[in-house]
Amino acid sequence: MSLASDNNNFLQFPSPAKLNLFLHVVGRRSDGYHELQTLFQFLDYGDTLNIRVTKGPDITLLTPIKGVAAEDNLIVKAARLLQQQARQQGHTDLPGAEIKINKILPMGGGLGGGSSNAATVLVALNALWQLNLDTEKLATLGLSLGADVPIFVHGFAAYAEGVGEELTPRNPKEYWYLVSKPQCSISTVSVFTSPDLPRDTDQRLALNDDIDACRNDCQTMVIKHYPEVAKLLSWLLEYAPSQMTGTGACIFSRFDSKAEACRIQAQLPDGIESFVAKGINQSPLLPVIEALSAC
Ligand SMILES: C[C@](O)(CO)[C@H](O)COP(=O)(O)OP(=O)(O)OC[C@H]1O[C@@H](n2ccc(N)nc2=O)[C@H](O)[C@@H]1O
Ligand SMILES: Nc1ncnc2c1ncn2[C@@H]1O[C@H](COP(=O)(O)OP(=O)(O)OP(=O)(O)O)[C@@H](O)[C@H]1O
Repeated sequence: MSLASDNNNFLQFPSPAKLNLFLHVVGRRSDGYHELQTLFQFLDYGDTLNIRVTKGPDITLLTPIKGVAAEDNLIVKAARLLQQQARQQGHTDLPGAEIKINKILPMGGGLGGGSSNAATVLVALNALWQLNLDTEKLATLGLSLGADVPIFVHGFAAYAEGVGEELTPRNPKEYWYLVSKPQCSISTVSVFTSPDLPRDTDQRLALNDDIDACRNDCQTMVIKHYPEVAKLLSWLLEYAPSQMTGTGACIFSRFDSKAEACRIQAQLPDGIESFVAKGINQSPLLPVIEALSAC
């Protein structure tokens, strides 16, 4: 595969979405974080980051994201964290980076957009700055930015335990999905702090081979508090198996063909944001990094 670049020496890196094909909450740690069992798969749909290495050490995000201050942006935080790590390892005269993002993933949708952006920055700058940190180290760094970062760093579909960082590769079937966003945004913290969230799912449930017997433990509680999610989910269930991803609000509906997914998309109620994408077991970021390393 060849590397895509524009005329100004920015290289292009994909930052895909993830789905939680199931999500079980099996416990709560003393620090408040929840122990999960989840099956992650990527989508062939996501944001694109354009990155150019600069001589000085500054990290500049040239395309701010509305509502997110630069210092809070996971893109900038990931780049600075990597610089800090490199300095600790004795690298001096570190270069910097200019970064542009083409953001198409809805924020706060359960698709892991911010975590994916952070992972793409860690993996891409590790290669561009020739730091040679291994994947495990990048995933550990990423975990301090968000529980979903490690899966994007590793780049393979996986069954996850812990807070989502203990990964075992899996190959779930690569269906087509219609992903629809109810007209509301749900904060991950509000779901995980809700007294209504079940936190004691039997750990054995995730270990059988029947994905369809699994579920999203956040869904019942979200439906109760967000009528927009309840309404859209019941509409979608008339057409296809459908479930929430992450802590919502997005719902994914499963189809055997792109044509069928597009046919239902065309009938969605007015005002519902949506896209059709294929579930994929390898992140599109991996071949780009391989091509870069081969240069
Ligand atoms: C729901 C999932 O998307 C499933 O993949 C993730 O667990 C959430 O991952 P994330 O968005 O990267 O979440 P983080 O930014 O790490 O955490 C946001 C907040 O969610 C809560 N949180 C998150 C993950 C987890 N296993 N238990 C939690 O209780 C914590 O209150 C935390 O402060
Ligand atoms: N680069 C970024 N892209 C998106 N959100 C970001 C970014 N940097 C910081 N954020 C913050 O993170 C919040 C969550 O964004 P994100 O799109 O990752 O949510 P999500 O899809 O629900 O994630 P998850 O499934 O991991 O819970 C946003 O509301 C925003 O305030």
